[in-house]
Amino acid sequence: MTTYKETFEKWQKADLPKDLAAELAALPEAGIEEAFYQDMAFGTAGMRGHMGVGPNQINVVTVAKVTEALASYIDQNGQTAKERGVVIAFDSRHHSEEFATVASRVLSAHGIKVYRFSSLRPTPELSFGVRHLKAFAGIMITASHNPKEDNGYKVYGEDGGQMIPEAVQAVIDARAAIDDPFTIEQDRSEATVAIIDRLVDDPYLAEVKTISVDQALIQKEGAALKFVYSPLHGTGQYIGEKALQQAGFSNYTIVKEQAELDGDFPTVKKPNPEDPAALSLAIDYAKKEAADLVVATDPDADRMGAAVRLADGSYQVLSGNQIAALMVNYLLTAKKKTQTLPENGAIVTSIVSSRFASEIAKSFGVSTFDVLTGFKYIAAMIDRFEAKKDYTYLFGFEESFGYLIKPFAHDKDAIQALVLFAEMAAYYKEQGRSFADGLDDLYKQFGYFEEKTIAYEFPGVSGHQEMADLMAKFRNEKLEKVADQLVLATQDFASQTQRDRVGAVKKMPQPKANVLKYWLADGSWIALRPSGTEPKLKLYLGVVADSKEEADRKLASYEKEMAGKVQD
Ligand SMILES: O=P([O-])(O)O[C@H]1O[C@H](COP(=O)(O)O)[C@@H](O)[C@H](O)[C@H]1O
Ligand SMILES: [Mg+2]
Repeated sequence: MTTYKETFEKWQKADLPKDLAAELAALPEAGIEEAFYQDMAFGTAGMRGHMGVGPNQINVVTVAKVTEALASYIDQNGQTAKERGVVIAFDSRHHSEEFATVASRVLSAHGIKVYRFSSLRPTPELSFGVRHLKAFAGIMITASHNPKEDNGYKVYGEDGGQMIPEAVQAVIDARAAIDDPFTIEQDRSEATVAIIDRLVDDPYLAEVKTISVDQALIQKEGAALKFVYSPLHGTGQYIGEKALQQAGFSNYTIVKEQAELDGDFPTVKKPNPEDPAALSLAIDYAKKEAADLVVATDPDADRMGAAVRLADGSYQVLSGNQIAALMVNYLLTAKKKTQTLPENGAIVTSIVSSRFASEIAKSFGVSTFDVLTGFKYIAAMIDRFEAKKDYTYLFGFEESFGYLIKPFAHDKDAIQALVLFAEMAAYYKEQGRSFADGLDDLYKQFGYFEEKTIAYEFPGVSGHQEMADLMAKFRNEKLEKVADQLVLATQDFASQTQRDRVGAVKKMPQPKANVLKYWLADGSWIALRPSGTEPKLKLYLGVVADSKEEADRKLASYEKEMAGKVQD
């Protein structure tokens, strides 16, 4: 094993680009281990981390190295794979375009066909592009909604879904075999590179057009519905607006400041719909115009957040779980009405998402499949349905504001979500009601579902270990009770087992993952897992009760007890 000091010395001797060389020279002793102890790991959504010098940060060297590994994986798959090629897109972050260029040049040096956009595009469009062009793989340069210091590299397989761990392993193995990352050949002439732009924009937008369920409704209400859209300085800026226009919406305002493409994300702390503050500026706009709705897409436009106007003129920020539940209800109601609801319909969600949408789906005779965190697992399930023809995919979502309505993209798609959600607003408006009323109906029918995710930060090399220790502590402790509720079952996804109170053990279908989930006697659940995109431990709580007050009370008491255990 090479030590981090040896790796550091190699980088010192290498002929680095000026900015990286300067950064290396200025690196404080304390930062060396963190930046040099490993090659960046692949997590929930590809490789993601701080931009900076060293193999454990993202820079032109690490991008060249991982692309060289991807190229040799493609080489191994033969000439057809090389001809089918790779689609590359990038977002508005600092260095994103530069990293995309490095990736293009490395692939081109291998004689691999490359399809590139000349400017930024959303992640779901890249996913669609891979499928549409029948490419062999895809690369999206983005760190999604992470802080501005970060960037990342999402890798896609030929189905347009992010590569699942088994496929990624081949790339990681190839990367480990690269001795010298500094002399990787790059074809500066980009001989195999073609610019795609409208070649993919047009068919993607044509597919997005099919998301609208009720054209007549949009024609009637589309002009009256007033809403505010923010692309949060990112890729939704162009395609998002096009999608809204072609769907028939005209009475919207774009948050001007946030339509400026800017990797500093100057108007927000984090460009993350999970943070209600990310919607603040858009809500200010909405208040001025008494708009019905606020929608925002994250910088790579795969997540969508929303806030809705209440009767008193204030705005309620919805959770990803609530948005998904409303969408499921809307889509399935429409299908039932038009008698197009298949008998084998299914929705797919993650093990840390609410049961709210599943309960709604169940009332329509639609099944729910639960997969691990990571939209790639939802994409893999879609492929499974298509191969086995046993279920018809109707919807997929994650609590973290990701939804996929139609699988022409195989990743969460905030552009699709934008169009559908605006239509849903028109639907409520036509009835003289609001989203809040709609949610209330569903709560009355299915129970008051409430969820909360708390993320604890554990930065650096030691943070990694601390999270591992905490997970081990929970595994040893074997929780019997949380507040006043018995733990009826404990699921440990690392050993793929579910254990009940009397010790009976059941095997679980999901692949191995470092996640613990507890099911309480009242139907509530609690899950714990280290994030795979940021150095954080996530605690998820999901409760269900007969009233909002009861749900609030439960959530608060479980949170208090679990937070105490995490922090003590
Ligand atoms: O960041 P995005 O929008 O690409 O989203 C990525 O990260 C989310 C959070 O993952 P984690 O809890 O491991 O941080 C996942 O739910 C999602 O599937 C993945 O694509
Ligand atoms: Mg994103």
